[in-house]
Amino acid sequence: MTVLIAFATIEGQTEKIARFISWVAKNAGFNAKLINTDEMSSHVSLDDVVKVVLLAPVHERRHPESFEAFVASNRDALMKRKSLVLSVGLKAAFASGREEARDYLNEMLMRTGFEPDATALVSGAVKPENYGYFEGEILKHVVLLGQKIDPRDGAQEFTNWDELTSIVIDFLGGTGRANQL
Ligand SMILES: Cc1cc2nc3c(=O)[nH]c(=O)nc-3n(C[C@H](O)[C@H](O)[C@H](O)COP(=O)(O)O)c2cc1C
Repeated sequence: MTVLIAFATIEGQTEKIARFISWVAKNAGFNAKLINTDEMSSHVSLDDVVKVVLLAPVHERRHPESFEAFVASNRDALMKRKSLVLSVGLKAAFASGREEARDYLNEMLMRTGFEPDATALVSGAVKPENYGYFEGEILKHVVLLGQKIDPRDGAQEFTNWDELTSIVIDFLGGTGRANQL
């Protein structure tokens, strides 16, 4: 049984999360097929795939174009499998930002027409070494507005690996805790 894990990433955190999910899936007895939507043609063979995990980061309120294009162009085949969509961002890391984080995810699902079986918000990371002046300002004054976190203080990871593990295990096992988070 194969799980497809399709991701996009800009600064690497979502790729790290995707690789972790692949490891969890393999430990749970699945084969894992990991693809980066930036590095593939639009159609992918899903012949041996029983479940799909789709994940992408939020940058300026949107998930990457390549990810949305992948989901939209493979929508019918993807929707024939059990699916989990994860949206990775920093608004998701704070109670005050989760409603907005949920909006990004819902808007992406509306644009792509994709209806997953489960969804979850996943906290991402601050990686100042990757930011130019513009990105640093957006992070500080928009994304992290109201939080006591300054990107100039260095890298910080907010991803909760234990919570992520239980979301993935529940999805692979079919108990569906993901939607409730
Ligand atoms: C320029 C920029 C804009 C961002 N915009 C948002 C945003 O609108 N909402 C949000 O929740 N997170 C935002 N983030 C945070 C990213 O989603 C977070 O850093 C995530 O871990 C990035 O994943 P990646 O490393 O896979 O690209 C932004 C980050 C940067 C650098």
